[in-house]
Amino acid sequence: MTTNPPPATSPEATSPATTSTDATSTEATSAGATSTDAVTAGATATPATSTGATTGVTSTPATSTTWGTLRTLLVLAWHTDRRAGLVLTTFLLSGALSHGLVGVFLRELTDAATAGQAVRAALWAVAAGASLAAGVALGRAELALMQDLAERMGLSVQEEILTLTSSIPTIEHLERPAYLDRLRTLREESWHLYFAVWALALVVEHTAQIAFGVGLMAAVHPLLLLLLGATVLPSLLVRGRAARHIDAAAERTAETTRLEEALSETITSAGSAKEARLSGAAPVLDTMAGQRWEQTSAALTTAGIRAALLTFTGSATFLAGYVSALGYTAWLARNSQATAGDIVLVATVGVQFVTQASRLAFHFGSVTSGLRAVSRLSWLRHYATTTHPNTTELSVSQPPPTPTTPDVGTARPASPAPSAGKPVPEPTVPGGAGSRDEQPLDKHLDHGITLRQVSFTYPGTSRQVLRDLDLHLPAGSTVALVGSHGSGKTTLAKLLCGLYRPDHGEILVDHVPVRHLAPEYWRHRISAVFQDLARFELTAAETVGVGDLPRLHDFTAVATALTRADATDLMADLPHGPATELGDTFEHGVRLSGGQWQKLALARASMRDAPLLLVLDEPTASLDAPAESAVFARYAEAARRHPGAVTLLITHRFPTVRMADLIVVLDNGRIVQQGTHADLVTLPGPYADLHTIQRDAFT
Ligand SMILES: Nc1ncnc2c1ncn2[C@@H]1O[C@H](COP(=O)(O)OP(=O)(O)OP(=O)(O)O)[C@@H](O)[C@H]1O
Repeated sequence: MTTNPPPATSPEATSPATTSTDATSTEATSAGATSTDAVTAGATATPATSTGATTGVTSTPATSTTWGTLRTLLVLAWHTDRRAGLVLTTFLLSGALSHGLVGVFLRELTDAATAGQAVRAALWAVAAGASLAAGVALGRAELALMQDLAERMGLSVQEEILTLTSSIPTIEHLERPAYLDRLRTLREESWHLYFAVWALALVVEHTAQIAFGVGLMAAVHPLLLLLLGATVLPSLLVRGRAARHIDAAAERTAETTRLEEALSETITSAGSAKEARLSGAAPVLDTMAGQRWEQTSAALTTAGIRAALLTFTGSATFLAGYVSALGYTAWLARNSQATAGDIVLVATVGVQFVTQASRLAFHFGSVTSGLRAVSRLSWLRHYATTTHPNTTELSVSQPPPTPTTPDVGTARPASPAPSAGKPVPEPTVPGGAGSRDEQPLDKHLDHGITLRQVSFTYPGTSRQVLRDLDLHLPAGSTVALVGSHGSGKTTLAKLLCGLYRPDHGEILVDHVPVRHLAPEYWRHRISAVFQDLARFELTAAETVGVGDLPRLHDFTAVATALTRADATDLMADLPHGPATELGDTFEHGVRLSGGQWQKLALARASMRDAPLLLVLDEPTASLDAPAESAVFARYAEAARRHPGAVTLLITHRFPTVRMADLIVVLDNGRIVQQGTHADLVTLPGPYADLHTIQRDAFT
């Protein structure tokens, strides 16, 4: 998803330059691996929080009235840069005055010239010229300042969108097309928000100018007002309607555009381009992308033509009024009821009317679009606030950790859950009392994790992926989830991590329902690596360190994590060791193989010293079976040494599975078997079948 601002071609279309925020935003708001890993690591909230705090923007409920939305827009602009905003207002007012006076000066000039007063005429000519030049110069300065402010406001809003999106505890919203479309539209519109504020000021300016012109016209003859004024309003309405056509088309085509971009990305990105080329699918995908583009383009063109026709009608109506007014003034002058200066005045003010009315209509449209964008932002604020269970009994009020904040303490839950038989272990989040080292006894499970009648259906789908699961994962155990592809293993792991909530049933950690735990609290007690793992393009040390943000730059902790994941040699072989920049984002970034990324992801999941839940979802698929077994054996051994946690393995390889204390077999979203390898392998059933198939395949 890209949100490049449009090119700056005219004052109306001017927009800021592309910034690097997009890359970060896209990473943190995508539903894929980055998001899953980043959410459990708490990494998504960090960049957003650290910058979001400087925007002065706070979460508020959705604003429903136009005035409320307008207020929100003005508050956003005010927070962008107050001083620059005031300077801009001054430029605007001075520019408006300069333009307004040109007509008056020209009338005086004409009348003085007609009366043979050369000196007076020269003075008025200088005044008119100076006024015109000042108006133009102020307009230019206004535009330059405007572009800068628009870019800064766009950045602030982009940051806020990132903050809000990453603050939502689950990831299901990232998989909802309707949400993605809204988000995409909002991100694109965010670059235009300051233009909406500017447009609002211009609406006021042009209205004042028109009112001033109306006064001047009325002084010549009141009928002129009828001829000109009566055409302004229809022209405005028609232009506003034209803008709405364009907006509605953009909204309607958001999904098609998203699909077209996804297809283009598949063809052009290095990862998927290999398969697309080799399979010969690239031309087909290209054609499909082209069809989507044509659909979008056709809808936008139709809307554009409608808008142009409406605009033409509006302009023609106004022009008819202008020509009639000019003709009438000439007739008045012939009958000595007006001067030659009056004709010049009506001609000048009339032309200004045309420009001002057309700009007024355009800017009116911009204001309307801006208000719609603010409504979307308010909706996102409201959505993020209401989706975030801040009122949960064990919520943690402190912000999530930041890389620059060292290990500063532990926050105490507000109150124990009623169902808790004992206080819940202390979360390790900065800002609270104590430190992780002061309260080591709080960092273990006594009972374990229990699922009671858990069922789950992905949002936007109708098929239950998990059904009525009853399961106990004992504290200190290593549990292997086994089952055919699509049986629900990863989904169960995601539910345990709190990335989704069950539709029915309950997940309890030492008797405390997970839904009673603040998302940050639970996430900080989990380490996880998923099969679609995140490739954080940072330095090698950082890509590991983000697994425990307070120790992001703690090289001893990173070295320990590398040892746990057997990745020390990998780090040592990199050209600049831990300081090696990874990935294509860097100019000289090192490209890693799939297996190397997996090892670093394993190390990242090993950063936290004593997680209550460690999820290893096929993170070693690139390794051969003995190597995978060796890795898992090390984690199983570590789990036995620290018996207060649950280690969950997901793998299809039986040499690994057999070493688990408990094996759970899933089939089509149900638990069909559970027990040890010794128990299950002798029983007729899917486990023994799978085991036999794999054993035969390797003998
Ligand atoms: N984000 C999603 N939205 C909708 N359906 C999904 C989503 N993710 C997975 N599913 C569906 O849920 C079912 C279970 O998927 P899951 O990834 O949990 O299976 P799995 O057992 O881990 O499979 P594998 O062994 O292939 O990794 C599948 O039918 C899949 O199509």
